[in-house]
Amino acid sequence: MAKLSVEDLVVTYGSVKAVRNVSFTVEDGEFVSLLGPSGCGKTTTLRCIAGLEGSSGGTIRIGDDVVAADGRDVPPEKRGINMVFQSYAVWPHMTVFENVAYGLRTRREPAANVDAKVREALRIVGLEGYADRYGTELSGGQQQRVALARAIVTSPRLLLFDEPLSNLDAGLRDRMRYELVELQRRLGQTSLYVTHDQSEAMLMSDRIILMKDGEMIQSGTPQDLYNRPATRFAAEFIGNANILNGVIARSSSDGSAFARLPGGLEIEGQFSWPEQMRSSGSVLVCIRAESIARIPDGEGGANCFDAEVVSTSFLGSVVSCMIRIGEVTLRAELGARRHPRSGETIRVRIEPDTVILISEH
Ligand SMILES: Nc1ncnc2c1ncn2[C@@H]1O[C@H](COP(=O)(O)OP(=O)(O)OP(=O)(O)O)[C@@H](O)[C@H]1O
Repeated sequence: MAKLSVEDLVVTYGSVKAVRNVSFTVEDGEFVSLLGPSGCGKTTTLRCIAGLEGSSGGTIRIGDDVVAADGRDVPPEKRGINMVFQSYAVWPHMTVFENVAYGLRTRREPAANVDAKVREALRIVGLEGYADRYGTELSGGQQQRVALARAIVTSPRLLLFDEPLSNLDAGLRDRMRYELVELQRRLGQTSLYVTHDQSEAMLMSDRIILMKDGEMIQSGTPQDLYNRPATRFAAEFIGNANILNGVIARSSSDGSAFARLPGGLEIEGQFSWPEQMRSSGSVLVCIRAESIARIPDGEGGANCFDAEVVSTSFLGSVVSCMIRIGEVTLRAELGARRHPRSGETIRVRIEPDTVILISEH
């Protein structure tokens, strides 16, 4: 296993700058995701690390080895990495055993070693009884496990994943997320994972690197990105928040402030980044649907309001509602036990420390 470090990576295709000065590290044994919308440059970044794509600038190190810098590129097979793709790329004319053994055989490992390592890899991914099956005789989930076994059998220094679960149906994808992360933790395998699915990145990663238009927007733990989004884009992309334009009405030195929303409604929130603290001017107010709670009628305190229920959708554990507080309309997720009805007036509280204030320059 080894640490990955990417410094100032730049990739240009003609006049398109696909990756702009991206820098990050993945520590030994860490699971990091590159997250962002389609076209933000995450696959290009991953392919540069794999050596499948040339970079226009920057340095990539795996362990102590510089594998890309100043136009010098170590070929993919010499980087000590393996990659798992969205298409499973399992060879249909080979058995599961042969598929997994391939990388070891090209290294000319002794037959006894190959046998032991392949069987161990198949055991790890839960395919012990499948060694003699052909690729065509496997389900999508089983093929993806073969691809995983093939990737771990050679004990790479770094595993790269390019949207590996996208082709699986929703139920299996969900199960595989847990399996994959459990396997990664057990093996302590340094891993970089590309996805456009924020819930996948949240669930699996030690750290997330959020990208947009070829740039890194923010990086941190899933909790950091959820609780302390640095920009409107981060707040919208992670966790789907209500974002409103407001003006600072009052503030205090501890980072809390009252923002005035359209119609004059004042709401208390927190600047999550000290360098963004303002005592006046415009501000984005980020209110998560799940941080709006229904409280008994008449209850008072900070950020307690009467709200009109505009519409409701029953989602099982919660009811997704549109509510109106004065002139402000918000999406709220309320407990399903006391099912709110359209047209009803309810009392809600929005905890001040869950209201995130973001200043955009
Ligand atoms: N070979 C290429 N030639 C020209 N432009 C390219 C090439 N490969 C990628 N691009 C462009 O570079 C940008 C980044 O592409 P990339 O595939 O890295 O994005 P992505 O975030 O992985 O998107 P997706 O999730 O859709 O795969 C896009 O604007 C894309 O059109």
